[in-house]
Amino acid sequence: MSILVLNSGSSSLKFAIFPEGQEDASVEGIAEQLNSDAAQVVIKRDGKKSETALSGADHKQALQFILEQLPETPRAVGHRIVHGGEHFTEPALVTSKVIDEIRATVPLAPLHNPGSLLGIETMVELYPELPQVTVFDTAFHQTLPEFAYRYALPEKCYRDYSVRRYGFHGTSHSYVSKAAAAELGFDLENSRVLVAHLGNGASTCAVLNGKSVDTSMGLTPLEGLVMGTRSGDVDPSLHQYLATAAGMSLEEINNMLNKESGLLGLSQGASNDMRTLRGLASEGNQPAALAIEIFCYRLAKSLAALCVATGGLDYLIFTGGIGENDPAIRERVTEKLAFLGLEIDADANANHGENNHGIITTADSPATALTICTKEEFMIAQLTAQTISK
Ligand SMILES: Nc1ncnc2c1ncn2[C@@H]1O[C@H](COP(=O)(O)OP(=O)(O)O)[C@@H](O)[C@H]1O
Ligand SMILES: CC(=O)OP(=O)(O)O
Ligand SMILES: [Mg+2]
Repeated sequence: MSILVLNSGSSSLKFAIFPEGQEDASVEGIAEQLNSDAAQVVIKRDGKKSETALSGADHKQALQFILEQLPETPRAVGHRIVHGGEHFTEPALVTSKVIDEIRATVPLAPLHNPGSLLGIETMVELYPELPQVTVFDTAFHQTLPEFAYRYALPEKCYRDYSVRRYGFHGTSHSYVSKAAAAELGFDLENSRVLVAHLGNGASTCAVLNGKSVDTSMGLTPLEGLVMGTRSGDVDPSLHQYLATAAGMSLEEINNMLNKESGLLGLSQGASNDMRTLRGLASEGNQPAALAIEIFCYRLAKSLAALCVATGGLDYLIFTGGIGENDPAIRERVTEKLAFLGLEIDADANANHGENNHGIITTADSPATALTICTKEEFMIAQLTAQTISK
């Protein structure tokens, strides 16, 4: 029997089905541009892609369509939930109380959690008898010490409004640090590891002796690194300044920081995709080249800062679409961090390009950098199976 994993966004729904005990999905895909004329479902099965137009479809219609395509009704459903607040430190079996708790975190993650709630509620409505489990991006970071998770704000912000740093991509940071230890045979419980998860959203994490002790994202997934369309860190006075100088509303500024900034904004709207930017930069496009330079500089700065949390570096792991597939980004960042004892092996790095993984530093390098393919969906399937059998 299989496990269905859902990752619901506001207008998209990623899914993957994992047959029992298998690390690779047998069927996976995405329903995108939901609630618009362009809504469609793309399904990948046996390496073959098929696209079906579902004009005007909402989450419910998309889910119904997806479930009809599956070879069997799954044994359970695992939902990726981006924000679990302080309440969730581990996966939870879905109950009405759990749904209420997730609803309470919507103000903290207005871009992510409403879509997840919609996914859960739709599945509960369509398949009330199926056990469902929520797996939280924030859970792995609940081990951050207070001095790392508190902002320097008056106490009431934390006490009354839960304003603190939470951190995200925890399922990925946790998985790749364990996978690296298993692959290279080192003792995770006694190591200083940094992870750079570089996908559309991107974050770094300091994993000390197996536990997350600091991370670049904060109250929301906007803090930290330069991302595909997100700005990452900016001066907190920016809102006030732009409201006055440009007459922008809070909503407009928030939208700009989340959807029009990052690589997309810096490249003057050219692309949020590193592959496209690399192509443009190689043709001499200056904004694309600058976007890549700022991405790498800010990433290296974040990783160096996290060494304060770990007290030094044993292993640096690159993961996510960019981390796994872009040797040039890895090389630039690793070179900027040479003072931490990272000595890049240019050939090994180049050969660990497309969807491969392995060590990218020399045999003599005091610290080791490597790539590991993240398996967030598989982890969610595994955690779902464990939770329902408890
Ligand atoms: N071959 C590649 N070279 C450089 N960047 C890549 C490559 N393949 C994918 N990417 C980058 O990875 C990003 C998607 O990463 P992924 O981890 O799949 O995203 P998500 O956060 O949506 O799960 C793309 O936007 C693109 O920038
Ligand atoms: C938390 C987050 O940024 O998620 P994603 O990378 O899926 O956008
Ligand atoms: Mg991903």
